[in-house]
Amino acid sequence: MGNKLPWIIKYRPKSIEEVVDQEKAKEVLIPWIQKWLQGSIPDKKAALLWGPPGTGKTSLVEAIANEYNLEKIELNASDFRRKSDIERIAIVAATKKPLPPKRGRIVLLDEVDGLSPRGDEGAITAILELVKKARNPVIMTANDPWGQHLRPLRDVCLLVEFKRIPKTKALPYLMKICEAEGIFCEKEALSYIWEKNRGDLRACINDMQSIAEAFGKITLELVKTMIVERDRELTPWEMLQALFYAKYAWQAKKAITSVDLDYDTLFLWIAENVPRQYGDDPEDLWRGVEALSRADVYYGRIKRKLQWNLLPYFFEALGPGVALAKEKYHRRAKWSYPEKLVLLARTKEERRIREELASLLSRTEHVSKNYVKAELIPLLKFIAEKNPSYFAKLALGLRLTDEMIKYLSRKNYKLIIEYKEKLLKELEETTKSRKSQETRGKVDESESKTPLKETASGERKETGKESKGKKSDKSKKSKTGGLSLLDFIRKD
Ligand SMILES: Nc1ncnc2c1ncn2[C@@H]1O[C@H](COP(=O)(O)OP(=O)(O)OP(=O)(O)O)[C@@H](O)[C@H]1O
Repeated sequence: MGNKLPWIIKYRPKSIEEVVDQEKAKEVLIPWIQKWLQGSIPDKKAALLWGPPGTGKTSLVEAIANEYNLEKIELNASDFRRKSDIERIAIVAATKKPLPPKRGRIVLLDEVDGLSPRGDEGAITAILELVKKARNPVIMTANDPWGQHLRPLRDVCLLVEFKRIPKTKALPYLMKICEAEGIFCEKEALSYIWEKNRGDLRACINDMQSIAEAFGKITLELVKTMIVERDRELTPWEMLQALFYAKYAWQAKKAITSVDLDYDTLFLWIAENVPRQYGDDPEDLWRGVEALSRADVYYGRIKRKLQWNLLPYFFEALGPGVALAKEKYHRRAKWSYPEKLVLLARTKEERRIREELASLLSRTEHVSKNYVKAELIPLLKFIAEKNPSYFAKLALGLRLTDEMIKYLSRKNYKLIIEYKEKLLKELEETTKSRKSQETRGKVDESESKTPLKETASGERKETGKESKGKKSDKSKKSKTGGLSLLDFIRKD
């Protein structure tokens, strides 16, 4: 499953209609494009699509290019640093006609808000020049276009606002993806995903795919375990985006300090995705992993020796160290949840049962929980595998729940439950017959007080008598007849 296409690519809208919501944006942008296609040049030769991430800005441009059969020429934020690249695009935008069957061209400058107020003035001038010369529509995108340094760009652009995708529109769309993938999905789970991602469809789809790939289904319980609270500025996906595409150290540092993750989890997220992002270039990957290992060393020291004064070095290595490890532009990779978090969530239920088992047996056997985990649980597993009928007796005596039996027995589970049911029936019958004897006045009163103990262990009748003298101690012991579990097994 790991090599499958990211769903954000697989389900990228192919037509304008498939772009969910954003009706107002479409109403402004489409007539503007049509004007270009009819051969006239609109007053504003460029459009700036702005709004929150993952809401369809780039997707709409791609859908328009598809639908109107236009060649898309794209420049990413990381290319803006090179003025020569902008100039190269400018020439194409201004003059050349595309090869048939393409009808025309569209120039896309993605994420212009990645331009820095310090150092990228040259790039802004080059973009302005590009717009001036353009004979084709120029479209820019940005999350936040309101920086003072972007004012010259705003002035030459038609501003088109994109809004967060409302729940009513997002949920049916996300559900359709689950159906297409044949994944069981609870509606409340999607609702939770949407709320946590605040209407960012890219993040919603990424969350969905990661959970579906790890667990084969999307339930509210899983989603609550996997998606951390995100009260701060960035989701983990947004943090990865900001980190891997940071051009300056301050951007990288801002990315990792604006996400609501504890340091361990933050490290896991980045460590999981560095090989994915830089994997296509051994040198970038090597530098990225070097930075990670430095961060790990600092963090290890911080934790072991409480040297919190090393925290800035940890942040330096994990943020700028990782971000500036790249020397070339890398396309957005298929990022993923940290494997360790997936594993912990997958084994959460098992860990809970193991804990409950440890509490129960440590109480009844008067041993520590650690002893139960290290010695008794493996022993019980062994018995469950080798001697299911005997294990059924033990389970009954120890009052193990069915889920504990399942945890301990695995493939013999059904058989053991059958034995247990049979034993319980016998127990019931014995109790009944004893009661009827009692009413006939033939049974000793003291014997009738401990029916379960005698019958649970079946043939060991003397145990009832044995424990008669130590009543209070007896009540604390398990139903293995007042013996510890190990004694009981040894005796047998
Ligand atoms: N309105 C939408 N309709 C359908 N799919 C969407 C929409 N918005 C986002 N998506 C999904 O999220 C993915 C990313 O969307 P897109 O690149 O268009 O977002 P964006 O607004 O350009 O984000 P950014 O500002 O981060 O570049 C798409 O491939 C698509 O799967």
